[in-house]
Amino acid sequence: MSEATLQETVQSMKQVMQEADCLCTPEEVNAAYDRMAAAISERLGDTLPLVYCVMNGGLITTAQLLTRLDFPLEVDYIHATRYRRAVSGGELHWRVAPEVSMQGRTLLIVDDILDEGATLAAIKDYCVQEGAQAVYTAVLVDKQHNRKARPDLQADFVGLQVEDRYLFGCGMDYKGYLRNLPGIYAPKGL
Ligand SMILES: O=P(O)(O)OC[C@H]1O[C@H](OP(=O)(O)OP(=O)(O)O)[C@H](O)[C@@H]1O
Ligand SMILES: Nc1nc2[nH]cnc2c(=O)[nH]1
Repeated sequence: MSEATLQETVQSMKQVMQEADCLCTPEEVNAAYDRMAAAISERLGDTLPLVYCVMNGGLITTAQLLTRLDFPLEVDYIHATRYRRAVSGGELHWRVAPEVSMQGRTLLIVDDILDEGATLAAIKDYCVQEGAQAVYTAVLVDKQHNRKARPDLQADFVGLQVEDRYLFGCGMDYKGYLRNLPGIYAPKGL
């Protein structure tokens, strides 16, 4: 990337941040992590779960939850993407499939968002097929609309219900950037 393009990107991302609507403050998000971690601990505390972070978006939610869980567990990651830097989803593309054996294990799949749900559905199906004993899912955000790929598939642990806009922050990107922001935002007009 040339210096000029880099500076243009910095400026345009700063503008997106400035103009964005804040849908959930960092405090609201932290309270959601606390609630999710308490529910996960109660349900999975004695199961020695294998926690899968769905990269890249699941990185922050996974880390925030992990530091709130004080029971034995194992961590690994899956890298599957349907959006790549776009704002609408396509085919699921596996970049890194799981390596630790799932046979007979209780899994917790952690992602940032359940939007149309195709990503989580495909990952869950894969894990069941690979012999997992039980597959739980946790998402920070469940987006509210009626376009769910499988309306019956709901996440077991949900942090926040958020309106139907394109979101960024808390692991969710805007054109590859801004995943790092601690609140949840929607760009102006999207
Ligand atoms: O419910 P869905 O409509 O399937 O969308 C949810 C998925 O979309 C995002 O991933 P993305 O494919 O953008 O990759 P990323 O994790 O690298 O951002 C997000 O992290 C979820 O994994
Ligand atoms: N960044 C981001 N990624 C998504 N993947 C599915 N929905 C969304 C969304 O609203 N924002």
